[in-house]
Amino acid sequence: MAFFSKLKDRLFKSSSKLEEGLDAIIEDGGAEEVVETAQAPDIVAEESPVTEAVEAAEEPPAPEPAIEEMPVEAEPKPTPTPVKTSESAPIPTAPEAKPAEPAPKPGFLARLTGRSVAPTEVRRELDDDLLESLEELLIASDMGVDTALRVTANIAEGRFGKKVSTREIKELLAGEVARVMEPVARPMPLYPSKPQVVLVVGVNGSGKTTTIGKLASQFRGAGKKVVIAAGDTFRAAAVEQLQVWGERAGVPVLTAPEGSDPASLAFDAMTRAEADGADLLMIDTAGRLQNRQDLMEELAKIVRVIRKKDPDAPHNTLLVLDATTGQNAINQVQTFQKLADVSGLVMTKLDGTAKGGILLSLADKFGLPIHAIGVGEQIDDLAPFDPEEFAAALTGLGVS
Ligand SMILES: Nc1nc2c(ncn2[C@@H]2O[C@H](COP(=O)(O)OP(=O)(O)OP(=O)(O)O)[C@@H](O)[C@H]2O)c(=O)[nH]1
Repeated sequence: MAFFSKLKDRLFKSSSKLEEGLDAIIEDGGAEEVVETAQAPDIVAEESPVTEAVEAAEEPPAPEPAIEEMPVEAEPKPTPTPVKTSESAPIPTAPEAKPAEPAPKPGFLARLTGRSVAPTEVRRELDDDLLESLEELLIASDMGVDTALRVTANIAEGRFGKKVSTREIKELLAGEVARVMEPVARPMPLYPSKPQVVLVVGVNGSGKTTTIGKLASQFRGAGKKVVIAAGDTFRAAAVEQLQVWGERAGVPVLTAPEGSDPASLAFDAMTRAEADGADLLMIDTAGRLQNRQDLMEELAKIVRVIRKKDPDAPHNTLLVLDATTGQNAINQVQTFQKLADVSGLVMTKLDGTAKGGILLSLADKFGLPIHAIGVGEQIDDLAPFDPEEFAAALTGLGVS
């Protein structure tokens, strides 16, 4: 199944509150009108002032010059279930053509008389009430107050008092979403350093282990020699889980006795990865709540020890965020950034939320690259982040 279909299927498995909300906003207070031919293209094509607002937002940190980028799956990957294999397809780098929105239903008169008359659609004046409802809807989708206000203001700019249809408001919103997300949609950079050390951090259950397995599989598929270090030395179950993922990905997993110092495992793993000529060393870490000071300090120690071996390491520090945690993700980024110099994000569980607005909030606030998104629990359920696909899926455009 092509990735866009998968994303829209899964992102909206729990039904899009945003899409439904947009429909309701226009229907509430709108009136059915005849669709003009060559109807209102100006409202979509018009240059939006959001560019300025977005450009004025915090610039994402410039990456070191990368020689390569994270591979996009080029060939089918081993998957735990045969069902998935038949479904998996190379991840498209560009969104596929989106199915056209169904034509508006015939109006009351046409239905009554059975005669074909001009198609109609519900349109509503873009006024203060509409904008207020839109703001509330965006905030409820976890977009955050500041981002919601800015996006709404940009949509209103130059259009106040004009009439808009549901489709137009969705297209305008999708345009704003894509514009905010465009600068952060960047694959994980690959560097010439051998081994390139990728430290993976995040709170408990955010999806670190699963993401490491998926990434290792993709990198291996792209011809990289990958080694994984099981840095969660506190839980035997965590090590076992990582070993299962290592087997699925066909990648060795280095472990240390339960209860041993994770910083020392990281150091040993670097020595071993170097000796083995590995391209990438991915270090899993124990899930830690950002309010547990001791665990957070331990993470800082892992980074210090890694740097003794290679002052440029870790070359990537990936913060794995669970998209279903909502606004708490903001707090997680702030805390992990202080301790571990986060270089990029992976957003997991986008298949399990109807509140994808948190990604906008994060992009707007931090400008950190989103390297990949998780849309399921299987090994091929990780994809590059595509802002236009995401915008279309979030707003319900092209979703039948
Ligand atoms: N639906 C869905 N589930 C996911 C995704 N990524 C991870 N999961 C699930 O989330 C749960 C936690 O994932 P883990 O990879 O164990 O998370 P972790 O961060 O390593 O957890 P700790 O070791 O407890 O810190 C597992 O049940 C995964 O299958 C995703 O993209 N979509």
